[in-house]
Amino acid sequence: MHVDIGAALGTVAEPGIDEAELEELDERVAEAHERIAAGRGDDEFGYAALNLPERTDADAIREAVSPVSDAEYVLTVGIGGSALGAKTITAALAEDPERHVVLDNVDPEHVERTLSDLPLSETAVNVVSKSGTTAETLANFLVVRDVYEYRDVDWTERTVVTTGESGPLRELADEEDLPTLPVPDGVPGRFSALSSVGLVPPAILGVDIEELLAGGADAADGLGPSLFETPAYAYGAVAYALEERGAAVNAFMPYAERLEVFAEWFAQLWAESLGKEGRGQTPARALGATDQHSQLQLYRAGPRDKVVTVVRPRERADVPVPDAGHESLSYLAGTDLGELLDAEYDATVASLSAADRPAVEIEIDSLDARSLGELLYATEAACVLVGELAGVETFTQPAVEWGKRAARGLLSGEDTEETRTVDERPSYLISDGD
Ligand SMILES: O=P(O)(O)OC[C@H]1O[C@H](O)[C@H](O)[C@@H](O)[C@@H]1O
Repeated sequence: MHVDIGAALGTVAEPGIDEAELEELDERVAEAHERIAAGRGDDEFGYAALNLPERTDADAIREAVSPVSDAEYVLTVGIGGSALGAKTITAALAEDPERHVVLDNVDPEHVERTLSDLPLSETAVNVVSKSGTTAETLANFLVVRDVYEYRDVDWTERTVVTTGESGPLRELADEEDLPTLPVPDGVPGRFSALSSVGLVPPAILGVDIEELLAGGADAADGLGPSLFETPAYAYGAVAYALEERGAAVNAFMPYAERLEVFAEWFAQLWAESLGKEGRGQTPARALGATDQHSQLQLYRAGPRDKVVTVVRPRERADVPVPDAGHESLSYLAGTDLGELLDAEYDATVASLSAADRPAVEIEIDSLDARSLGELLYATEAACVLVGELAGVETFTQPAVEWGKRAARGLLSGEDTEETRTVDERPSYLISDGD
């Protein structure tokens, strides 16, 4: 992986940074790296995630999915960190990503439509919840089971569960003697893509999960005490320094359709890990070149509160643009779509830079399992570094849990601090008279 921070340096106006600042920051990076290494050494909560490439047992995953390895579709029932890692990997690497269907939301119309389109007898069900208590996941799982039963298809033969050692999902799995995989100890959901939490659908859909883990291991081996030698830390340190200087938004913009979902995964990682104590960068999801024609105006000329992260593979497929013999299209003659996309990418970085707006470039060699494993791991390491530098608790998400408790309390009719707050929430309703 390669990180080019040139377009974030030397920008005159805020939130730009300069090299001298980075030199100073490098000492703090060295200290943070020591803390991260110690946390990894002791398998401490959260830091343990950075040991997954060597800890994850790919054989155990392959064995657990063997009864459903010929499934045409995989239906993942999970939400947040229990869905986004797998979705990111299959979107990027599965030959036919449409074969991975994700039920995370509980929008009834969406659930109904999704299930009515699926050939259930050819579908493996992958239920994932670290806590085993998430209402959306449990509700969707109960609906899925019911639909299988209604259509007279045995769901117990097609279901794999990944969950912790206790909780309602574990109980449901035990009752039916379903194959289960463990959630690794000490790993928050949003950091668990490179474990059974993220690897079951890719394994069923033919992705080389061993290579993904090898890519993660490459990035782990590359972590060192200086940001000038560690791309993951260079990214984290620059993102942190820019946030300090007012970049409250991180617009994450891959130039590859297959990485569009990666931006969703990044959004959870960055928001839940770093959005604390009045700090954090709001992740904005964008896709190059599509969003050049929709959001770039704001990034270049709106408030000076952003850093744009662009990501691309160095190698792309070859799709030549045919020469139509038109004078006005001569600039396209002899090019191919990848060249055009790369030109768009370069133009975006240059355009931001020319307007003194910081951008950071991340490049991977090609969009294959090894590079994606490296990118996932390096982004996590960058996030952990930012958390260290900012002094926040990277691995918790108390604000999200408040909402989870409130929703559960509302459904059960309990009188709790959270449900009372919901009842007393401010309202100033304007209706159209009906
Ligand atoms: O895996 P689960 O326990 O079902 O949790 C799913 C998700 O729930 C919450 O929203 C947490 O904030 C997320 O970090 C987590 O990924």
